[in-house]
Amino acid sequence: MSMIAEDAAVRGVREAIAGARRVVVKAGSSSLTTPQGAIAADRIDALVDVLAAGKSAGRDIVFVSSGAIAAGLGPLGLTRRPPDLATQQAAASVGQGLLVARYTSSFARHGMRVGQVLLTADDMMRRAHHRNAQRTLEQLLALGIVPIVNENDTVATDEIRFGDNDRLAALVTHLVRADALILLSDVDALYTGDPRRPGTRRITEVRGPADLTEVELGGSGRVGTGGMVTKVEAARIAGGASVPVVLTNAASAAAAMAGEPVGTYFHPEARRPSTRLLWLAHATTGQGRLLLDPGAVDAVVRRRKSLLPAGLTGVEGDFNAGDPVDVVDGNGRVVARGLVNYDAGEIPSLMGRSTRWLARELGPEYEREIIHRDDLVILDRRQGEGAR
Ligand SMILES: Nc1ncnc2c1ncn2[C@@H]1O[C@H](COP(=O)(O)OP(=O)(O)O)[C@@H](O)[C@H]1O
Ligand SMILES: N[C@@H](CCC(=O)OP(=O)(O)O)C(=O)O
Repeated sequence: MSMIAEDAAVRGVREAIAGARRVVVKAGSSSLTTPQGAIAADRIDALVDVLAAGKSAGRDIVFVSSGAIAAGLGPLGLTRRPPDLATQQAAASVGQGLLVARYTSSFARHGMRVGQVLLTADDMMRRAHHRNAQRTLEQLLALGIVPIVNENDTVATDEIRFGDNDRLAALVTHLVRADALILLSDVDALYTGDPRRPGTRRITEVRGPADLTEVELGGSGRVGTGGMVTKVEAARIAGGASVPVVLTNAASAAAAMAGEPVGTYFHPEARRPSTRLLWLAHATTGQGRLLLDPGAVDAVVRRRKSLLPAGLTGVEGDFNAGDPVDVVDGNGRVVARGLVNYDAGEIPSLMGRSTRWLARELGPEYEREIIHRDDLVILDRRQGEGAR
């Protein structure tokens, strides 16, 4: 790609962000709290001014705010993030109230109201909860409220929690069908390595995974979690829904929203899958695994067919009909995920059989696919894609 074409491409992404009607903005703990474990009131006010200006300009703003744990440290007499989950949750419980109180008064300066939305990974995964959250957020936006989203830290257990809010922000982007995602951190951009080390270079755009092969994605700063790994993953999730992403620091929030050349821009993918398939790919975890022979992998991944019992070689896990399950090739690679039509216990007696045989021997209700192609999302296209 020539330099001119390259510039035009990144300009296109910046313009898409500047023109986005619905924007999810996520700020990390480090941008919102002080080293003493208190709310950074002046920085919050400055950020709220930017968000309020966006809203006054007619944009829908959803704000994903971290910082509950960090803001609760000072009031609990703690000097650093506690290692144990129970104390983190206690700190979050104290800090979340303080944060939302601050947002309430800060947005009130602009005559705007906020609404608190606390979500767990489980809420994202269960389709009914997911739809409920979607409805609530839509209603808040319709009422002119700025939703302030965070993980529901006090009930999230280690196994199921997001931990960092980057992925949550990307899933909220899907949930509200936002047009842009802005990730605000304590670094002004993605670098070739942790910028706390000398010699790293700033990256202005990421067009795809190839641009990240040389990049060292390090861990988090003082109070954040996840570091750059989770931000790049969030950009991938949002980009997969055709949403452009910019990563920069909170001080550059206004410039980022205006599409100015700050931070790192992530190019989105051209096509946007349905919200349901995005949910299946990114918000769920497989409740079990279906193992496929090579012909079935080819049929599902390359030819986009339904998964039939004839192509199954094994089943693992304890799931019910309707659950999300991972579809696995002969090398153990998860190539797809789908909503399965049978309970785990039923599948061994169906494996390797044709649907016609099953209908004749077991009844017409067994003529259905293991997973219908409309309920399947491809996760790893390398398998069986050949010339595509
Ligand atoms: N390649 C990289 N580019 C930029 N920052 C990086 C990189 N690798 C690690 N980091 C670190 O990631 C930190 C931001 O992550 P984190 O602390 O989780 O932020 P937040 O609280 O904003 O979510 C930065 O302070 C930086 O030191
Ligand atoms: N839900 C947590 C977020 C934890 C966290 O550190 O997230 P982040 O600063 O975005 O990396 C909180 O509010 O403290």
